[in-house]
Amino acid sequence: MTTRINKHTDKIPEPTLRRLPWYLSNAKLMKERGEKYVSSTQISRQINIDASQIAKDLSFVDISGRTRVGYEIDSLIRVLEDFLGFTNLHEAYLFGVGSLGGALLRDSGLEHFGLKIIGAFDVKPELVGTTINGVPVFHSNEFESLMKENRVNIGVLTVPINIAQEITDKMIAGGIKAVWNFTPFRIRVPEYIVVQNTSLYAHLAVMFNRLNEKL
Ligand SMILES: NC(=O)c1ccc[n+]([C@@H]2O[C@H](COP(=O)([O-])OP(=O)(O)OC[C@H]3O[C@@H](n4cnc5c(N)ncnc54)[C@H](O)[C@@H]3O)[C@@H](O)[C@H]2O)c1
Repeated sequence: MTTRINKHTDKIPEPTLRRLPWYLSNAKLMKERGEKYVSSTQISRQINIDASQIAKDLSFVDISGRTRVGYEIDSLIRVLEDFLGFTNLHEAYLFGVGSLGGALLRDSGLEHFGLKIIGAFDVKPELVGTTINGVPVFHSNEFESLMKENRVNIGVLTVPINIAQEITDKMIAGGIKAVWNFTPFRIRVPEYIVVQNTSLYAHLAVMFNRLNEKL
């Protein structure tokens, strides 16, 4: 029996969106182990999320599951990658090539998840003109003219907190439509701009708290 699952791409909840990449990684792992099919119950065992939640999350993407057998792994991987936008590379510029910005430029994992940083900006003379992991570093002043040559939608913000807003405004004035903000500053942006705040330290705080509960 084939169960047709509907997709409601316009109202997908954020927690679901955050879980989908886990299902993708898990499906890839199962594929490497030689599996052809994977069920929500199997994924559930691996990543400790309720099977019914997984099935519900997967109902947002256009994939058919077969009763008892589950989802065909190759289709699941393809559909999830497509849905999450990991198959088309989104180009980005990065501002602030310090310890975090430099690490992001060196992280080849971002490209696997659909983000390609094509240029970085800093003000330090020792950085400007260099290339990190194939990404050229320009002076911040060159941003406007580079955007005219090669327009991108995404800006990665890894500058010191005291200039987070100033650089955000500069990015938006230049035509950036989405800011991946790593600074702890709550940047203010017009309504049509997408902002994603990301903090490694917030996750660390959760881990410490949970660890303390167990000790
Ligand atoms: N979200 C996280 O988990 C996380 C983790 C580490 C750091 N951070 C934040 O990321 C930011 C960077 O941290 P870091 O440790 O890499 O700092 P850093 O001082 O090593 O790097 C900042 C870089 O920004 C550059 N810069 C200064 N003015 C600039 C301008 N006008 N245009 C472009 N670049 C400019 C500096 O020259 C420097 O290279 C900080 O706001 C920090 O709080 C967040």
